[in-house]
Amino acid sequence: MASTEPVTQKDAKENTSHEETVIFVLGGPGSGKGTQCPKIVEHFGFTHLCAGELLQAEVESGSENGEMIQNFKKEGKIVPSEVTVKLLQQAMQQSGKKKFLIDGFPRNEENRTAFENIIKIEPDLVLFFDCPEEVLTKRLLSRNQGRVDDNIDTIQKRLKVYFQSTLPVINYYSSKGKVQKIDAQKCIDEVFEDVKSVFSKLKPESAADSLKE
Ligand SMILES: Nc1ncnc2c1ncn2[C@@H]1O[C@H](COP(=O)(O)OP(=O)(O)OP(=O)(O)O)[C@@H](O)[C@H]1O
Ligand SMILES: Nc1ccn([C@@H]2O[C@H](COP(=O)(O)O)[C@@H](O)[C@H]2O)c(=O)n1
Ligand SMILES: [Mg+2]
Repeated sequence: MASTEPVTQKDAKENTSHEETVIFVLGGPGSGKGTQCPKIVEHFGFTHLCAGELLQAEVESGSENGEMIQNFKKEGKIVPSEVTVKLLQQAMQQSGKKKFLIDGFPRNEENRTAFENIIKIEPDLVLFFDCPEEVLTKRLLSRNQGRVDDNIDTIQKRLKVYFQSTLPVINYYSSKGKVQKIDAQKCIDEVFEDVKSVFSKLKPESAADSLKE
């Protein structure tokens, strides 16, 4: 179950002045962000933007940043924020939508401040999929989707980056009362039940508006 008091859209909006709704989805590599986000989209709307996938699309498009991004990914390192935030900004603008589920971002303090400074939107909520390291490693080693970073060396590097750089960002948002922690060790359907309970506590018209988008 979600472990902190629910943050409603209304509560969050009282601290923000923008009309967009942003939910950051964080958790260790393999915690199930990419598995749960499409389910959230199906049930509650929102436009799903995955930072890792936007970066991968940049590699595949043959962009001038492609080689650098691919090298960072192989090493499990975080790509410079100006690149990632620009991709997110473009995707948000091109979508024409207003409610976003941003998966795998912000991964470090630099990501967080770049988003705040460039996009100037505070997240309404941070969904945090919490899962032990051993479970993450096991899942990634059997993901079998041909990713260059699903090998034991890169997994260990990504876990180190997660503990050193991403957890502090989650703690920052936690101190602002924005984090909803989900036990991501449970099976996929049970995790989604807990996710649903978080989303069902959001202001009802927000969820309905998202589905209409
Ligand atoms: N609750 C779960 N129980 C068991 N396996 C799961 C669960 N959630 C996801 N998986 C599996 O674990 C693997 C990793 O899941 P997923 O790709 O959703 O993680 P992720 O958080 O997006 O990881 P990354 O940060 O590397 O993109 C996939 O093979 C997925 O099917
Ligand atoms: N904010 C981000 C997100 C991702 N990356 C890079 O992509 C890799 C894969 O990301 P997943 O979300 O799919 O795990 C990640 O290890 C980073 O190399 C990034 O730099 N910044
Ligand atoms: Mg993913």
